[in-house]
Amino acid sequence: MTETVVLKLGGSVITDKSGECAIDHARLREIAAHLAARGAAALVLVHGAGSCGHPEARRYRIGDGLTGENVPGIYETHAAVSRLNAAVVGSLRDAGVEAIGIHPLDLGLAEGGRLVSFETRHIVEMTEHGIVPVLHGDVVMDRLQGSCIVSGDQLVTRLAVELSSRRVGLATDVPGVLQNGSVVPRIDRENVATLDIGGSGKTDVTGGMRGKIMELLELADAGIESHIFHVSKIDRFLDDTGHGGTTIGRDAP
Ligand SMILES: Nc1ncnc2c1ncn2[C@@H]1O[C@H](COP(=O)(O)OP(=O)(O)OP(=O)(O)O)[C@@H](O)[C@H]1O
Ligand SMILES: C=C(C)CCOP(=O)(O)O
Repeated sequence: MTETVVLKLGGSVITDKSGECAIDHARLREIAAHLAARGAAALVLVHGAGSCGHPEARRYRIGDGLTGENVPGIYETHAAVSRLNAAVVGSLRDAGVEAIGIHPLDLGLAEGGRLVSFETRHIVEMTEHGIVPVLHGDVVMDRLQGSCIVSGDQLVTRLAVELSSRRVGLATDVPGVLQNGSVVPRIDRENVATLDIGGSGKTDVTGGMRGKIMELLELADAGIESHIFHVSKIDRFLDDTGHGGTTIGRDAP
């Protein structure tokens, strides 16, 4: 199996998170042009929902489980984030990237908000044929609570483990995890409690930056480092030339 890069495009960078499904098409074209120019390396993309999914998930209280009344929220939330997925895939394809959208609602099953099954063998096949699968945070059926929201961050950790990826990056709207205005270069289980890491500041049902770090620390426990950096540093992350952001890893030896 070739080494696969797992890259998440944060919802905060591809949508205006204060709007209602306000897709930033210019930003998408810019990112797509960068990825197209790089060619070859096996790449799996994941994107967050931003303002296409978080408002619906909150409105229908999808995270609290299904009550009977909120069942239409499954469709509404999935439709919103699928719209964004189509825009991401469309920009990539326009730029010449062989991208295909993949919806976690179709292939994942959760229990208590955590994925318990998630097919990835076809994703491996795709990357081996030069296809870039594009997944996204989604509503997923849940055997304990009816449905739940699986964040793009949870998908990143799942994919990185299943695909044995050693390059895992999350592009966001901040230069990294900040403490008193400066980027924290490295986070591990040892120093995380000393940091002030908050939610998103915008509509977000998956815990914002704090939720992200909790997911990525689990990935670090599995021996896989990950990186959070500003979207303008995607090339530097891919080239491994210093993204200036935060690396989440195991405790320093
Ligand atoms: N200590 C911190 N350092 C940096 N950002 C922080 C911190 N605490 C909270 N944040 C907030 O976290 C936000 C990034 O998290 P958010 O979940 O919105 O990103 P995203 O992954 O791009 O979005 P999505 O979940 O929609 O994909 C930042 O815009 C910032 O407002
Ligand atoms: C709200 C939905 C549908 C997915 C959330 O994924 P995230 O934006 O990566 O947290």
